[in-house]
Amino acid sequence: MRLHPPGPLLIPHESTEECEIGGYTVPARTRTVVNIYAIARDEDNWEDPLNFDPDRFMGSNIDLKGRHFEYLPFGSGRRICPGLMLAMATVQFILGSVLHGFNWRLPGGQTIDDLDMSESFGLTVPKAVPLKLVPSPRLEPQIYVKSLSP
Ligand code: HEM
Repeated sequence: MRLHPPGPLLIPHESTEECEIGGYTVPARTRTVVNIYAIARDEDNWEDPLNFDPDRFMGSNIDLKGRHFEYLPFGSGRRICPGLMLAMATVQFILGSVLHGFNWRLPGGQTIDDLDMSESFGLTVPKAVPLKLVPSPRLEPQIYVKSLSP
């Protein structure tokens, strides 16, 4: 959500009154587009910003609920994404399920250094090169059959 936010830009907003941001005067009724992708990769905000290191959040009070402006994958304020809780529950549930059910490896002897993490830009930022993985079951076979039967 920090390095690869699904939406790189927030929905355009309009300032209700004149204000100053980072030394710039923003007049009233100005359309603003917040580039959360750039903010989350700015080394003024993050140490070693391009390094994927989930541990950086351990012991930190930074969360994605719109209170910390260096990390806004769901926006902030009155127009913050109303699907935040559903989205996070769904992502964590799906990720937890596939990790619990399967071991995953890269095909053809690839290593993690061979992964191309570049993105194709647009309204959302999908991976430019689709991720290909080989799953293998890590649970007893009957567990998969049981969870599929009605
Ligand atoms: C990982 C998944 C999601 C991400 C990263 C995400 C991100 C965002 C962002 C960045 C905004 C714009 C906030 C702003 O401009 O300040 C937004 C708005 C919105 N999102 Fe999401 N969203 C996700 C999932 C969902 C889901 C699951 C729903 C509904 C079930 C949803 C419904 C909405 C709606 C209705 C708005 C417009 C809110 C408004 O303008 O008042 N989103 N979302």
